[in-house]
Amino acid sequence: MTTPALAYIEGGSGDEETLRDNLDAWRRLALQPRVLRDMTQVETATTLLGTAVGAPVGLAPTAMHCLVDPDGETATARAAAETGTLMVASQAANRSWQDTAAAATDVLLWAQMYVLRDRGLTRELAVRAKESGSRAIVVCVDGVAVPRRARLEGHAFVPPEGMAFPNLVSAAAAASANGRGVDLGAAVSAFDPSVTFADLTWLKECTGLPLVVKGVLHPHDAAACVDAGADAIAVSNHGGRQLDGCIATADVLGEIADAVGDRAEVYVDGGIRTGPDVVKALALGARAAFVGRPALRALADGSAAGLAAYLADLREDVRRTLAFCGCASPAEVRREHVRPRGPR
Ligand SMILES: Cc1cc2nc3c(=O)[nH]c(=O)nc-3n(C[C@H](O)[C@H](O)[C@H](O)COP(=O)(O)O)c2cc1C
Ligand SMILES: CCCCC(=O)C(=O)O
Repeated sequence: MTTPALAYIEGGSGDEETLRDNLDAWRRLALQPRVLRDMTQVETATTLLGTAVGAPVGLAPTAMHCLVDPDGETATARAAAETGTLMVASQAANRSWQDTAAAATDVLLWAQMYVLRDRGLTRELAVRAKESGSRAIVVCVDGVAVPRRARLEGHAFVPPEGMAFPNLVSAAAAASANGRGVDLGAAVSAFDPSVTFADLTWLKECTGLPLVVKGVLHPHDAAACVDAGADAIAVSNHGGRQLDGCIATADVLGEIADAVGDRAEVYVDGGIRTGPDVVKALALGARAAFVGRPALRALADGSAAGLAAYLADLREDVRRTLAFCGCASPAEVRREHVRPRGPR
């Protein structure tokens, strides 16, 4: 991997305060286990908007998997399918949603997209995602300005020449240019900063698929998204890559879960690294936690097999943590299992 590619993947925006705090915030929480509850059988499986998954852990959408593996998102999809993991495939992927879904049998796929200035193209892409087999649309709503990326000296990352972005162009453009030649800067400027809650209702109607809103950090916004038709809220600050200095996801997850109640599912990403992190997220009210950078590292190190091994290991860590906490399944995790860590 090139130095700029590594800086792009690992880095965050501004002073990387939020990037660091995402990790620290999970450390500021402590699990409080219950004992003597017969932990012979501990189940990690759950459902996410009705899709059965092997663990309450998913792959967050991340751009350009060809930066880390020549097969790109199709390698990711093979690892996800092998381990029963839900994969959220980015609009800025180098492989189309269709090719990603076709990479293995039983790929559990959700497509992540932005609302574009061109609503006709937005609708076309959402429909294409559905026809590719995506079981939900994940709309990312934290892309209304261009962040300054510290490790890239404030500049946007420039992808390698000829890199394909098939989910960012119309079917006609993709057919004529094989999806190549899309400038990432142009793609980002295609995201519509005028997007509001009413667009959620519209986007959901485009496909009828369940809608997940990703990038929510305030309980009132979460409630308004649900009022507008969202089926799930993904609490996320984009891995500290958008607004630097904003709140860590672990610090706001509980309030958002309380605001949403049982009207929608709640997920979280940002700094999730271990089984205990995942179980802390469940205790605060998330139905699942998603990982970004760790999955890219595993893919870079060992391709699909490396990613599958990483996901299997993380699931085992979740199982072990559930057992130690006295929970025989994710559904048994309660708010009482987590509390602020005491002073050091
Ligand atoms: C290299 C990279 C690319 C990303 N690309 C996207 C993207 O295309 N769409 C999106 O919604 N989020 C994107 N994200 C944000 C992730 O979905 C997720 O919010 C974040 O990575 C979670 O934090 P973590 O890396 O600490 O696990 C990206 C993150 C990284 C690290
Ligand atoms: C169209 C580029 C999206 C990539 C992204 O979301 C990120 O680098 O965080």
